[in-house]
Amino acid sequence: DKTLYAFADQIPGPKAFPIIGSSHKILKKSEEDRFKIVQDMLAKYETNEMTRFWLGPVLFIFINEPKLIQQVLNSNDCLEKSFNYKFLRLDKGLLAAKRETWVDHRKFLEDSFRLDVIKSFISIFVDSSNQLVASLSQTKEQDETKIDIFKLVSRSSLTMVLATSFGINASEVHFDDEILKAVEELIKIISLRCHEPVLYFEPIYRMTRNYYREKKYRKRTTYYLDQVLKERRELISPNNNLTTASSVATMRTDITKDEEMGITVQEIPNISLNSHSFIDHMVMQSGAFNDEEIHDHIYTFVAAGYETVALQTFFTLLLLAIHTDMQERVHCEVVNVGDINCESLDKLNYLDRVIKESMRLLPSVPIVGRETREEVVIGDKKIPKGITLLIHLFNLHRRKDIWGDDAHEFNPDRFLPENVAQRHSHSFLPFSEGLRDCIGKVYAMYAIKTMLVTILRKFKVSTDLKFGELSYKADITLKICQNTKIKIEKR
Ligand code: HEM
Repeated sequence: DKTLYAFADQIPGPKAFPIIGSSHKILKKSEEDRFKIVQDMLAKYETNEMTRFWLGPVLFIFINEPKLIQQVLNSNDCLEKSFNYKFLRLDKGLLAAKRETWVDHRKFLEDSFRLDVIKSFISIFVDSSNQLVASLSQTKEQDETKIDIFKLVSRSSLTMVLATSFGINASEVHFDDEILKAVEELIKIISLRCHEPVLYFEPIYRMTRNYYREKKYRKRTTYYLDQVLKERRELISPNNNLTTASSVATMRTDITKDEEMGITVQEIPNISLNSHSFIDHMVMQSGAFNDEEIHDHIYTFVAAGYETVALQTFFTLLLLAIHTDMQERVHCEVVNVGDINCESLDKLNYLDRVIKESMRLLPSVPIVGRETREEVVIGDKKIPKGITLLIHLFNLHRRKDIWGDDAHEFNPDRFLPENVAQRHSHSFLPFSEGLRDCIGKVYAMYAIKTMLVTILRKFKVSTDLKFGELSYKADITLKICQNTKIKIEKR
């Protein structure tokens, strides 16, 4: 990284727009080191509006300044996703879709995330969180220090996304740990590809071992979803003359355990035709989506929704395990919440601030990428067509000039309304912003709150880890490098 900085300092040109080069050396570094190099580099130029960064032969421009980020996220010419979203192989899904497809589909899919729809999901969130607490309760005393709470939270959040996608109850979703592992591995492989410019070229990538591993893990994850999707599609197809829930009930289909795929799906349960599930919404919009599009959208919801929610819930628990005084304050608030529903969750103001502060310091999506469709003017700079623009949320959320000298400390009161009013609206962007922001943001907040309330009412969490000692790497999502098993005690 010395080479990197020396190079950066020698480049002539306006100071507001430095060029940073990355040599082959940086690509050889560990993922943790690479993330730190980029983070330090951006922090060094944090008062610069933009930073150009070469990764191998590819030029990226980091947009650092909130007012310029706002311009990018609101520009019609920056609605296209950057080239690396293609690596997800979900081209028709909302996250990666080309602008032309995206415009209509986003309009249709907004309906699936309306507040009344999400309200109907809360019972699924509660059931799934209760399952999680039941697993925690079974933990034996001697295991107390060894809880991999992330794994349990991941199971719960995957259950939520699957149940709400397919219109089934949380208790009817069954999957093996193999599925979680497969998704985790897939994310690692795709992230690794993003960091290795030579692998941007598909023919070269196909010669690598990771390509075959990717295929294997993809097959594993799609097997389960494909089965359920096919059955559901047939069941609620407009050509299928089903009109009542009872006639649907006669069409239950059983899928038995498949050892090889590591999946246990006991059955595909009933649905009613006015179910709010994502798949029902799409199939019922007669003609709006073809099979491939439905497939990619559902997979995208699972991919975009499950790990982000799990990570953010886990990060919040970890921060509360480190800051036990704040955990007590959360406990006092949640212990009397009564039945969990949107109204009772909306009253948890302190928990809301704690989650937002966790999203600031540890945003589960650390970097957002866009591509310019035409030449655009951002600030006073012309940016040509076809350039990848990056917004480094992790860094934006820790800028001292925005968040103060204590930017690296956990302080939920930054999100008191009077403090929020002091900052630029685009200083805090865990769900991105503008037309192409996260469609699942309301869903995510209720899912996270439900899990946290259910856990923290019954358990106390603690750890010996110190916040300042944590180091990070950016897969597509943010990861902590340390072993983060935390201690959990019944209250
Ligand atoms: C804490 C949880 C979550 C976080 C932090 C998060 C964050 C984000 C961010 C930053 C984006 C913009 C990505 C970009 O522009 O590259 C995004 C997009 C998206 N998210 Fe989320 N997300 C979360 C949960 C969810 C959930 C639960 C779902 C669905 C069930 C979801 C579905 C999507 C979809 C479909 C998009 C693409 C939207 C579009 O391009 O129109 N997300 N999310």
